[in-house]
Amino acid sequence: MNVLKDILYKVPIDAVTGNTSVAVNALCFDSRKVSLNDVFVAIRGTESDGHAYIEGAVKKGAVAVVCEEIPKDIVNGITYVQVSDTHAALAIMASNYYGNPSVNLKMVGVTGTNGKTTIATLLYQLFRKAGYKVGLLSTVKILVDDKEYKATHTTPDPVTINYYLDLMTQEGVEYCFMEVSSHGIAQKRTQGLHFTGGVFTNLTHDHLDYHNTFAAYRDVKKSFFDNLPKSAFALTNVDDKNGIVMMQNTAAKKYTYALKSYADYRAKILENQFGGLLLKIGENEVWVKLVGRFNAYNMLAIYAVARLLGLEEMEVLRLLSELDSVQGRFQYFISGKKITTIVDYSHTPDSLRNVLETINSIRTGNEELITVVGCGGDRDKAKRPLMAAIASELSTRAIFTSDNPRTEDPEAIIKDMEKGVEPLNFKKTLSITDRKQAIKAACQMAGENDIILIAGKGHETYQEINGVRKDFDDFKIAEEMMKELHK
Ligand SMILES: CC(=O)N[C@H]1[C@@H](OP(=O)(O)OP(=O)(O)OC[C@H]2O[C@@H](n3ccc(=O)[nH]c3=O)[C@H](O)[C@@H]2O)O[C@H](CO)[C@@H](O)[C@@H]1O[C@H](C)C(=O)N[C@@H](C)C(=O)N[C@H](CCC(=O)O)C(=O)O
Ligand SMILES: Nc1ncnc2c1ncn2[C@@H]1O[C@H](COP(=O)(O)OP(=O)(O)OP(=O)(O)O)[C@@H](O)[C@H]1O
Ligand SMILES: N[C@H](CCC[C@H](N)C(=O)O)C(=O)O
Ligand SMILES: [Mg+2]
Repeated sequence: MNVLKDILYKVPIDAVTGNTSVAVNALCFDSRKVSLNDVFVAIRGTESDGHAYIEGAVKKGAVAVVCEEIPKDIVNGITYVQVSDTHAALAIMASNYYGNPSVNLKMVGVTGTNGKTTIATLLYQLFRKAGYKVGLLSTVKILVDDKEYKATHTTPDPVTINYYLDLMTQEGVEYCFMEVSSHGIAQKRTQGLHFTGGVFTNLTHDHLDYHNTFAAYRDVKKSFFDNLPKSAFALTNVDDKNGIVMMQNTAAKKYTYALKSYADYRAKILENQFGGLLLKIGENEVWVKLVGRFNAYNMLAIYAVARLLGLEEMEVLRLLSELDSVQGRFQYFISGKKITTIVDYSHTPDSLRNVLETINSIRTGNEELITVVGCGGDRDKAKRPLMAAIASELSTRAIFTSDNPRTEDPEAIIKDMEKGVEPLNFKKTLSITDRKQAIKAACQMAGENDIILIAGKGHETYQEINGVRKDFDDFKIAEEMMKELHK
């Protein structure tokens, strides 16, 4: 049994009514999931205000409530704790509840617009290959050494995070690599965690529906580094124009990486092909299986983290060359007529540009490059015309289709995309709302040596339309289609 005041350790408290020595069962921030003797934390969210559900939570058996405003009608025998920020309180309480597992792990958080999943997943792979027990919290999956769990968020809520960190410590895990999303930082999901290191990848347009301005989005990312302890390292990409900004107020020890600028960790691309990259890292050359300039940045960040965590230079280089690409990130197959089909999770203007530029830099020039792309519903609308402009500019043909429309009208999303296409590129484009039909059209259009890029959904195994998720896997669909059409 946990005692409320122990769970509240280090939470700044404004007022209390009732007894904080009360025993509590679980920590809960959703009234619909409250059980007997739980402590309910009321969160002011984006859709609703958890304070409206305090009464319901108490009726369901909550024995204590943590909130920003104690309700007027308090119930006898229930403890009410007032704090100024319940998001932060929840995160600190979650760490306390699970016995602060992050202190017993070497945790590295990866943040930035693109590259988080790639870097965190490949660090997981690298450290396992080096013989350690490792954990991973990522967009694609959660891994507790070799045990796999389903991921619902890139950075889950703090109770879920600490639940898995606790599991990791029980399994003897030593290193944990986690993605830290901007929503996660803004909602303080990672507050109270003890990080050994933090990595910044890059910052480009995304999620402005949530953060409103690019400056606010940048400042949220920066606050992750502002909160790192002195004992941690902070590694940043100084080729990105916000790379230095991220480090300005951190107490952590600063390190830089770059392909172009002066930096502590530097790499050069010697070759860039479909088969992989030949990199020069420091004085050494290494072949890696990942493709594209952006992956040179990812590989260099991985190299730097591994070195900062104490692995030997030669061992890191050897292990880098063994890493396989991450599911749904530049994942490709070659079928009859030497047609290459690539599935990639590029769902931002920058990542789409990067992946298309990568393909253009390694194709010989005569082949068609057919891009199938859509934009998610209930997400940043400003991305839509930009992504359509990039797809139509950098491909020989672009097919606009649905991503996850969620609650929006799929055709309206496509109309928003079409507005970004330059008049000269319009004849290269086509819109097919049904994603499966769009993929089919691309497969039918493709001829000898052509390249198809299916962008936006990567590893996702569903498509969400009107709140309903139906099975949908870009890679599987394209593979079946190609088998049928180009035997
Ligand atoms: C916009 C957003 O980020 N929402 C997240 C947020 O929900 P919220 O606090 O805004 O929820 P709300 O519906 O307004 O409710 C407020 C509070 O009332 C409670 N409530 C609500 C109803 C009720 O009957 N009783 C009750 O107690 C809710 O449990 C909540 O605590 O906190 C929840 C718990 O942590 C998250 O599950 C939820 O993620 C939603 C589902 C989501 O889609 N989030 C996406 C945008 C997201 O977080 N993405 C990032 C990655 C982005 C990237 O690619 O970089 C991620 O880290 O996954
Ligand atoms: N370092 C990078 N710089 C720019 N683009 C990248 C980089 N790494 C990967 N990408 C592109 O971005 C896409 C998403 O990569 P990844 O999943 O690693 O990013 P992420 O930051 O985890 O994204 P999310 O915010 O959705 O979790 C890839 O499919 C690729 O097209
Ligand atoms: N983590 C991102 C993923 C977007 C993936 C894309 N397929 C979409 O559904 O928009 C988000 O929630 O905005
Ligand atoms: Mg990710």
